[in-house]
Order: sequence, then C-alpha cells, then structure tokens
Amino acid sequence: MIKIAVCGAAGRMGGRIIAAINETEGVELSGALDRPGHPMVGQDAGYNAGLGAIGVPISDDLNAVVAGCDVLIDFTTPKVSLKNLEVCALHKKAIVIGSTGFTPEERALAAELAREIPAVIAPNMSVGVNVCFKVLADVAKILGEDFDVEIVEAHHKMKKDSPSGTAVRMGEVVANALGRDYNKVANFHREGICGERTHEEIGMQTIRGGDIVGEHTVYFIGMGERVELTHRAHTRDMFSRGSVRAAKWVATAKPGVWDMQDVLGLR
Ligand SMILES: NC(=O)C1=CN([C@@H]2O[C@H](COP(=O)(O)OP(=O)(O)OC[C@H]3O[C@@H](n4cnc5c(N)ncnc54)[C@H](O)[C@@H]3O)[C@@H](O)[C@H]2O)C=CC1
Ligand SMILES: O=C(O)C1=N[C@H](C(=O)O)C[C@H](O)C1
Repeated sequence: MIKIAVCGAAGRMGGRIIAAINETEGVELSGALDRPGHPMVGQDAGYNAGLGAIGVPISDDLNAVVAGCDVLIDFTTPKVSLKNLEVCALHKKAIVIGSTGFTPEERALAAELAREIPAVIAPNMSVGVNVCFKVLADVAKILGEDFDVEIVEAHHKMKKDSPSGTAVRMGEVVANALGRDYNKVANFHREGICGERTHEEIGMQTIRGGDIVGEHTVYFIGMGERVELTHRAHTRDMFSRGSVRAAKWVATAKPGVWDMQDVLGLR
C-alpha cells in the first residue's frame, strides 16, 4: 500500500485528489496539509472531498506529515512547492507537484532540489492534454514556417497565475519544434499601435471568468486556412486521477525531475 499525503488539502484540487485516492486501489491517504491559519486546519480532510469523515485531519505540520508518507502530492503555489520539495528531499520521500506559475529560476531550483529524490512536476495531469503536448510538436513541424502560432487559454476567475502552466508548456513545445526560444518569442501583450505581427512570435492570450475549469487552444494560422487544436476540461477529476497515477509511478522511480509524458509512457 502506497501512503500518500496531500498538500493544499483544503483547496479546489486538494479535495478532488483526496476523493481520487479514496477510489484508487493500492494507495491510502496518510496525511493532509494546508497552510497554518487556514480555517480548515484541524478538520477532517474527508469533508473537502465530499466523503464525510475519513479519520485524517488537515494538519499544518509539514515535517510530521512528510515523515509519515511515501509520496507527497502538492497542488499549492510555486513557493510552497519548493519548500515541500526541500522537506521531501530531507526525508527522502517522493513528490508529485501540480502547482503552476514557476519562473525559470524556480524551475532550475526545483531540478537542483530533486537530485536525490524522484519528483513528477507537471503543469497538467490530464491524459488528453499530455497527448496534445505530444502531437503539437509534430503538427508544428509539419505545418512549419508558413503558419503563425497563437495560444489562447481560459480559466476560472480564482486562478492566480497567467498564462496557465499548460499554455506555457504548449508554447515551449511549439517553440522547440520550430527551433525557437520560447522565452524570446512569447508575446503576452498587444495594445495600441503595436505594429505588425512578427513571423516568429507566439501570441499568448488569457481569458479569466466564472468557473471555467480549463480550456486551451493552439491556433496554427496560415493564408487561407487554419488548424486549431483544443482541449477542454469538464471537471478537475482527471487532473486528480492523473496526480494519483503519477504518485503510484513516482514511488518506484529513480531520482530526478519527471513529468506526465514519463508517467504515461509518451516519451
Ligand atoms: N497540474 C495540474 O494538472 C493542475 C494544476 N493546478 C494548479 O494547482 C495549484 C492549486 O490550484 P487550486 O487547487 O485551484 O488552488 P486553491 O487555491 O483552491 O488551493 C491551494 C491550496 O493550497 C493551500 N496553501 C497555501 N499555502 C500553503 C502552505 N504554505 N502550506 C500548505 N498549503 C498551502 C491553500 O490554503 C489552498 O487550500 C495552482 O497552481 C493550479 O494552477 C490546478 C489544476 C490542475
Ligand atoms: O488553475 C487551474 O485551475 C488549472 N491550472 C493548470 C494550469 O495552469 O495549466 C491546469 C488546468 O488547466 C487547471
């Protein structure tokens, strides 16, 4: 039985991950964490998952919860995730990180911290999005330089980072396939007399509102035709099931940073 602890247990994803652990064979919830001062600390973690009481209280004691698990699943914020990675490395425990909004410097630090423990770090745990990542590289290469690339994502109004981690990864996949540097060609802002579109840029546009779970479209726009690759998330449950699948996989993985392409065998 793999013992999984969940950090961000009082959050939108935390509740769905606890529900997914509850329905998955071979895993059990060993602990639940949220930030000190959160009103749900001390309450049973099953309530946020819609399960009723399951006998695991939400704690704010990171060291104790990590010591008692085999794998920590963490859906919080980049800063919290880096701290969790550091504590998992101290305790030699594996980690799955779903938080998004990492800077390039934070990503480098995460790789450093994960040198001695296995870590799955992925901006999107759904099978559908990860298949999109895989085919996007081929689509970009086949359509080539004659097609302009624009990426549009839409999420709920509570989302804190922009563009989404998924949109950034899509931009990186396309840029790599076309031999471009995402950090140089991503264009996040057009306003006023901003001039004609450059050939190389990848436009990154963001919509926020209501309760949209998550939608991503990559447009390949040519002269006289365009191709659109869209993924729409209907619920958070495939992200949470994906994170539990990643936890089972990472429990026996070698140290280093992995992502869902590794977990799903899509490399
Ligand atoms: N990789 C994926 O498939 C997905 C990633 N995400 C990402 O997961 C993250 C969380 O998303 P949501 O659940 O919607 O956010 P949320 O705001 O509902 O939940 C985050 C939780 O983390 C807790 N938290 C904050 N500081 C903490 C600390 N120091 N220690 C422990 N807990 C702490 C908050 O109190 C909150 O309960 C975001 O970065 C989001 O973009 C969301 C969905 C899917
Ligand atoms: O914050 C969210 O909700 C989501 N975040 C992830 C991202 O930033 O890509 C994945 C998903 O789209 C939901």
